[in-house]
Parts: sequence; C-alpha cells; structure tokens
Amino acid sequence: MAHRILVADDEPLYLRTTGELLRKNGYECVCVPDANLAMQALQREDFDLVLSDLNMPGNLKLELLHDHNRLRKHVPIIVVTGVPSLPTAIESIRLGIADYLMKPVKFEDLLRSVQHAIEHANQTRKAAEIPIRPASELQHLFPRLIGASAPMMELFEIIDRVAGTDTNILITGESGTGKEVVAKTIHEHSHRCEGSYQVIDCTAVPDSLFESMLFGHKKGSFTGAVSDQDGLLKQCDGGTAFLDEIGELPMPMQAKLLRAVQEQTFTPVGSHTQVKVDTRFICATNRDLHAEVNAGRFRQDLFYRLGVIHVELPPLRRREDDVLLLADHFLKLLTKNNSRVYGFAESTLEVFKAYSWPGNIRELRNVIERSIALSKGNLIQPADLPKNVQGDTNATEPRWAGSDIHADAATSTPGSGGQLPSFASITAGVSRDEALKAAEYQYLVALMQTNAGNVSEAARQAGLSRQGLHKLLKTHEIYAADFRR
Ligand SMILES: Nc1ncnc2c1ncn2[C@@H]1O[C@H](COP(=O)(O)OP(=O)(O)OP(=O)(O)O)[C@@H](O)[C@H]1O
Repeated sequence: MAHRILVADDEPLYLRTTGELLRKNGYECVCVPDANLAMQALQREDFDLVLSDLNMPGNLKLELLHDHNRLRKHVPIIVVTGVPSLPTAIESIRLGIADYLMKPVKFEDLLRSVQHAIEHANQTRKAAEIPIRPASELQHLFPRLIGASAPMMELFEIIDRVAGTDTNILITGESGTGKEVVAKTIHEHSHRCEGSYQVIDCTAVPDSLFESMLFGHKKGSFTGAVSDQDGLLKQCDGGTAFLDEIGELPMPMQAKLLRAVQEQTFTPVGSHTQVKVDTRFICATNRDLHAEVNAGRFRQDLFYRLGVIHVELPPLRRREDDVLLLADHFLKLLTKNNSRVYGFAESTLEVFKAYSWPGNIRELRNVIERSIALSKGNLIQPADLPKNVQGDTNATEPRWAGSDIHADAATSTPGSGGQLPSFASITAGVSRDEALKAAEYQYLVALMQTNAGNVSEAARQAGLSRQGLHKLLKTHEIYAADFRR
C-alpha cells in the first residue's frame, strides 16, 4: 500500500510540482495551501508523513507543528522552508520534527529525507510493539548475540526483518558494541548464508592496494602482480561483503565502490573486462557518517546507497542488565578449560552495573579475561578488576556464574534457621559435580557470614570438626578473616 503524505505550502507552483513528483515515486499525496486546511486533513485522515512549509497562512507561530504534536505526534513531519531562521529551526527541532530542509531543495534530497523519515517512524512504531521473546528461542536463533534488554529485542526484530531482503545495510554504533557480530548474524540469517562472507577492514589495507584487494588484478598490472588474482568482491559473489570502518575509505575508492554497489559490476586492475557480481553490502562505522558527508569527506551518493537500512547498535550502558548476562556468558566461555573461578561476588556485579563501559562489550570481555587470571579465589572480587572499573563496594557475597546458579542463599542461615538455601535456579546446564561444588561453596559462605568468621562456632553449627571445616574452607579458598567484623 502506498504511503500517504500531506503536503502543506502556500507556493502554488512548489505545491503542485512536489505533489506530482511524490506521486510519480509511488506516494499518495494530499496538497493543501495553508496550516488550517492541513490540520483539518490531519484530523480527518491518516497520513504517514507531513511535509510542511513554515511561513504560510495560519502558521505564524508554528501552530501546525504544535497542533500536530498534540494530535498526531507519531506521524513524522519534515519542515521545508524558504525563510530559514535560527529561532524557528530550534523550536521546530524541539517539537520533534524529522528533518529541516531549505528551499530550493533538490527533489532527490527531499525524496531521501521522506524515505528516511517514514522508515524511521515505522521502526519506532514496530519497536513499541515488540514482544519479549523467550531466552531459549533467542539463544537458538542468535547464538552469537547475548542480550535480553529492550534495545536488543528491537535489534533481533530488525535482524529478522532485514535478513530476508537484499537491501544494503549500514550498521553504526560505538566501538565494541557488536557491529561485526551483527553483520555476520544478518548474513547467516539471509538466503545468502551458503555463499561466502568476506570482511574488508577499510583501515587495514594501504590505499595503493585497496582497489586490487577489492576488485582483483591482472597479471603484470603492477609490480608484484605475478598472476591474475580475484578480489574479495568476486569471492563473495552470491554472498555478503562486510566493509568494516567504511568511514575511513579514501575518496578515490569511494567513487569506485559506488559503481560496484550501484551496478554490481567492477573492472579488475589492469583489465578491460567488466565483472558482474551479486553481492550484498553490509557496512559498519563508529563515525557519524552524516557529519562526514556534511564535511565533504564521504560521498553523499555512496552514503545513501549503503545505508538504505540503518541499524544503530546501543552502547552497553543503555542495555539495562545485559551487562550481567554478558558477564556470565564471558565467564563461562573463558573458564571452559577448568578455571577455578566460577562466579562473581555480588559487589563485583554492582560495579559492573555502575560502570559506563566506554569500550562496550569488548572492554567487558577483556576485563573478565584479566580478572580470571588475577583472581585468587573462586569468585571475582571488585579488587580483581582494573582500577578504572572498580567501585568502592567490597562485600563478599557470591553470585554464581551463568544463569545456572544464583546465590540468594548467601543471605540465608543454614543450620541456625533450619532453612536450606534455595537453589531453585540451578539448571541442568551444569554437571552434578559443579552444582554440588557451587552449593557447598555457597553454604560455606553463608555459614561464615552468620558466624562472623568464627571457625569454631561455624564448625559446631555445621556439625563438623574444626579441622574438617578448615579443610573445606581451604579447598574453596574461603578465608575466615574476610568475614570478621
Ligand atoms: N551481543 C553480543 N553478545 C556476545 N558477544 C558480543 C555481543 N556483541 C559483541 N560481542 C563481542 O564483543 C566483541 C566486540 O564485538 P565487535 O567486534 O563485533 O564490535 P564492533 O562494534 O565491530 O567493534 P569496532 O567498532 O571496534 O570494530 C567481540 O568479541 C564480540 O564477539
């Protein structure tokens, strides 16, 4: 079904030509010459977008924007003005407009802005309707991507939707947010999954070799070209090319890439014959490509070609408790080969939640790897973390690795209250030995807490000899002194 656009402008020629051009591009348009008629149309009918002039009858105080904001906030509005002014621009942005364009505006720029605004509004609408999916389903469908926060649910939905298309995708996000993993996941979920997936790191290849690496070369075309060589694009014919750090691509290469992306053809270095391929392009950058375009460092046409769909990855600090899921995931992954560390102290998890993770998931993984190596006990303590990550909490309550075991029992008092700790959250994901070991550790921590580190009292309560308890504490590397108040 065609998207519906309301165009409001008091310049008859502009109104007519814009309406005609939008219709030619598959949109349905209603064109009105003033703000009052625009408001009436908005109340009467459904639209996907409003394209509005600022200086027109009935809109001297931006009434249309205010009323639209009150009644139809979910419909994006693009302002196109012939009389730009800073105060109205600021006020328009404050009122949440999708874009602010100045006349004369090139129709292709207008069209791009319209497409973007409608796509973005659709994504926002869909995100609001996104259901929470069960963890087991997510683990099965997205084994590389750990996360259960709302931004991750939205990302899973987007991957589901875009993977089936052949549209080029631009993935942006801070360093370490998972752009490369997401690109690989999209490839694996697409009909191209049997085809090759090639990663091209635009920062790693010298400018002089870029063309040959991407498009290949003929023997003798330059010193060192001792034989014909296919480039990476040829290798991923039928598959996906992932161009990482696309913002770093030198200008001359941008022009060549544009042709390859647009026409799916290229000419190897030293050849006169065009090669045709069928390749999907996924690109990633942690730069603001829009700003790069404005600064003249990145071609606008390439930007629009590559970013037909834009996927923005959230930084870890905005992903709620995902930091804990990821910490558990990395701990399990990195202790697979029998490390004695099998959990985090509760206070360490508090530190994880409080820290802002500027290096995102990569930093989290590195921190955990380092802490496993440095930890003296079975649980990673705040003191095992790098100084910049450490908080000031120093409690020793355990919280178990993975979602397998959660040590709520540390606050219960085995023996004294007759209540055994609840290990309800132990799953079949761990072996019996691991579960028993974890339970024993948990019991001992609770026992030492209750008895404030007094081993004789604790042994009496547990029905053990003093030596027997000492031996057990030593096995688990639990130090009585840590519990003395
Ligand atoms: N959702 C996730 N679940 C599990 N691991 C993840 C997730 N996202 C990223 N990772 C891991 O975090 C690390 C960084 O991810 P990746 O290299 O994809 O980030 P990036 O955004 O491409 O970084 P850069 O911009 O620096 O290239 C990798 O080890 C990756 O496996």
